[in-house]
Amino acid sequence: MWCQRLPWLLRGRRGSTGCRWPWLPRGSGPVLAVPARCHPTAPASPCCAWQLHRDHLELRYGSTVMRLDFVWLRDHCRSASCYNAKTNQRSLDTASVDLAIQPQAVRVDESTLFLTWPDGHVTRYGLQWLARNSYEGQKQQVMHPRILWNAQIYQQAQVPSIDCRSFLETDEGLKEFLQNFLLYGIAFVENVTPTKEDTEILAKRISIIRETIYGRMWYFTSDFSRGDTAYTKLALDRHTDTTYFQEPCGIQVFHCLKHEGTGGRTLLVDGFHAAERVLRQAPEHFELLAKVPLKHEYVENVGGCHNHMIGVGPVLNVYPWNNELYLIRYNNYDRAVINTVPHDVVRRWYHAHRALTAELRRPDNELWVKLKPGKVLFVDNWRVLHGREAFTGYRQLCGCYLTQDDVLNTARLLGLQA
Ligand SMILES: C[N+](C)(C)CCCC[C@H](N)C(=O)O
Ligand SMILES: O=C(O)CCC(=O)C(=O)O
Ligand SMILES: [Fe+2]
Repeated sequence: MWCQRLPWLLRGRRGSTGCRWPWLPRGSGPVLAVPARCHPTAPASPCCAWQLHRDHLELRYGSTVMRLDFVWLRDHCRSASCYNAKTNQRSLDTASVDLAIQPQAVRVDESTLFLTWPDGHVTRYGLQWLARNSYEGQKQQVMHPRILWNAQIYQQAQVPSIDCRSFLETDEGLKEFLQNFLLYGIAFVENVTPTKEDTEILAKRISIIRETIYGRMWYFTSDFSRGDTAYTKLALDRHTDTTYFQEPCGIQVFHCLKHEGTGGRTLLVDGFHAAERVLRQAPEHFELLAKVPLKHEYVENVGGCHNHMIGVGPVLNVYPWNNELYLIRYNNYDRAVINTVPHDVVRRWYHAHRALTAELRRPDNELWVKLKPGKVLFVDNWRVLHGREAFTGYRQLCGCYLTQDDVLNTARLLGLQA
């Protein structure tokens, strides 16, 4: 029955606390304080204590109480025979671990947990490693530190554009650019030669270019050479691109090479800021937008271009363990027929979509910029919506899409949390 298989769709009452996951046992409640018969470690580390349960070890370290499953503890063993420290890959065959395994002996000193398994194998874990890597530790952290913004917050932060040479030639310039990009979801490079070739060199500095049906590096103007409103002079309301891909493009690069005419300003809106406000005001709306799967579609039959793309996913995508947003898919032009949920859910979804749209359209959330030759804009297409004002005259933009994985890879290699 519908309501039993999808309990989350029925729990959208006001006052509910946002997304909870149906497979977690109900009333699992807060973790109890470690009882008196626990094993305190040496007096040197009064902040650590542990207790064995039937299938897991409960370990208190500082203020974190971790519940570590025995199979998990065996599986993550970092000994030389279980884990290759050169390749950072597991060598242990997880399928060979007895799912009923229990340690034969457990010992904890001030920095390390020691487990001896029935076959005599010894596993050691640094307590700090466990505190960082356990579920309880992860739940307290965000994956991606961000500053959510409206126009005023962004403008007051006075985030600088990075000079092209510093971006291309120094790690500091690149790192500063990426830090801004990670925090705000947009970043600018200035003093770029206004050509497609120079724009491509910038893109390649941070990522692999994602080739799509629009090509690798694209040029576009209002010539309707492709069957999409982007290729006209019309205004485009805020949206994210390529919602009709199973994995929407991660980053969009825009460089305006020429504009002789009026209008054509670019609109930028922080989608996560808007979604966060919906979560605070009406968590049931947020939950629906995060759970109802939708299709987006691109059907093109213009000139020699024939394409039919379909992407499926909810408007809001969150990490299930901490409810943190990582992707918004919002494009009212490209949204396909809704046929993935029954009528009563459709009605509630339209209410939720309206609430999000109202936030996205608040004038104080709108950042308007005029793109000029020489100034390249990078937009996190998983977070920040873009749009444009109608324009007159000849206007030519070039740019490309990048993959999220590769940009984050570059950021991590520079020591940034991404
Ligand atoms: C950027 N470029 C002009 C190449 C493509 C535009 C794609 C437009 C499409 N409606 C979408 O939102 O995905
Ligand atoms: O013309 C513009 O400024 C942007 C058009 C657009 O939304 C796009 O190319 O993705
Ligand atoms: Fe777009």
